[in-house]
Amino acid sequence: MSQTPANLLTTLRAAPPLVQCITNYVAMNIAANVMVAAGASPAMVSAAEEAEEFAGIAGAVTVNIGTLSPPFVAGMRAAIRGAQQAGRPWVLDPVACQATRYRREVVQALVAEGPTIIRGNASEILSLAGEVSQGQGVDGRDAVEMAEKGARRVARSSGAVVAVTGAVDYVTDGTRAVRIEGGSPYMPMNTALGCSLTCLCGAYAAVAEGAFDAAVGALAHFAVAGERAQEGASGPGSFAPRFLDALAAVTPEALSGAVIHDAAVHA
Ligand SMILES: Nc1ncnc2c1ncn2[C@@H]1O[C@H](COP(=O)(O)OP(=O)(O)OP(=O)(O)O)[C@@H](O)[C@H]1O
Ligand SMILES: Cc1ncsc1CCO
Ligand SMILES: [Mg+2]
Repeated sequence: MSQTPANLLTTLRAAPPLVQCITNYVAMNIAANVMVAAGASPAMVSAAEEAEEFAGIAGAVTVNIGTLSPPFVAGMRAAIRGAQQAGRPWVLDPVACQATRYRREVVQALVAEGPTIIRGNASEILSLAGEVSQGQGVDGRDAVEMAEKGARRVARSSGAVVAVTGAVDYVTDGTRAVRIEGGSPYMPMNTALGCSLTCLCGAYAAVAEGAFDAAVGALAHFAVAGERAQEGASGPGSFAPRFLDALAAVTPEALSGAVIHDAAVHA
């Protein structure tokens, strides 16, 4: 039985899950505010000395390679170990993984650990799938449709649910897929909203029975809030506070109105 975004948001708000977010320096504050507004309890805990222990008390772990360095990688590995031991979900954000050999190698090793959900822009997912990526640093430069086939392949080979975000988002576990409409063109003009969404995928995964429903729930929450925040915004700056307000104001009833279509799955 699938759990709708509305069901999951009700559960989330009733008991905000603790999510251990190992994210980049750019995203830390933005993502923490997004999480609290949406109804989760984030903790940006990444030191290798405590990350494994902390993961034992968290509902989910999220790891993001945006400002990668060896200490971050050690913290990620420790947190993933902790999540695996506790039987908790963990989410991977492969930021700019197409850009350098270091990122490609680290991300490959992390994918081999079996993430529950991988969330990235189309350029990152194309790179993970071994295809040509037009990504420019952390910015996606490919259309989501171009990455759909690669996303299904990555899902099947890794066992993760793969969420590709952009103008219309795509979520697949390799055998089924949906597209989610909504959001706002001001979202990619607000840096680290994708990173924040990865953290929110962790929050939904903490309360959901299945990873597919969790990813759809988090993306639907962003899609509905983004569309609402755009009303009255005159640019990316005025959009940002409206988006936080909208994340908090979105009700389960409003999430029932998210535009989610089943997508045909071929090879
Ligand atoms: N053109 C667009 N129209 C509507 N929504 C969009 C558009 N582009 C991105 N979004 C939304 O913005 C959110 C972040 O996705 P995006 O693909 O920009 O992440 P990202 O590239 O990883 O971001 P970052 O690295 O800055 O954190 C998602 O909810 C996505 O649906
Ligand atoms: C701008 C930037 N640089 C490294 S991570 C990050 C946040 C968006 O991914
Ligand atoms: Mg990103």
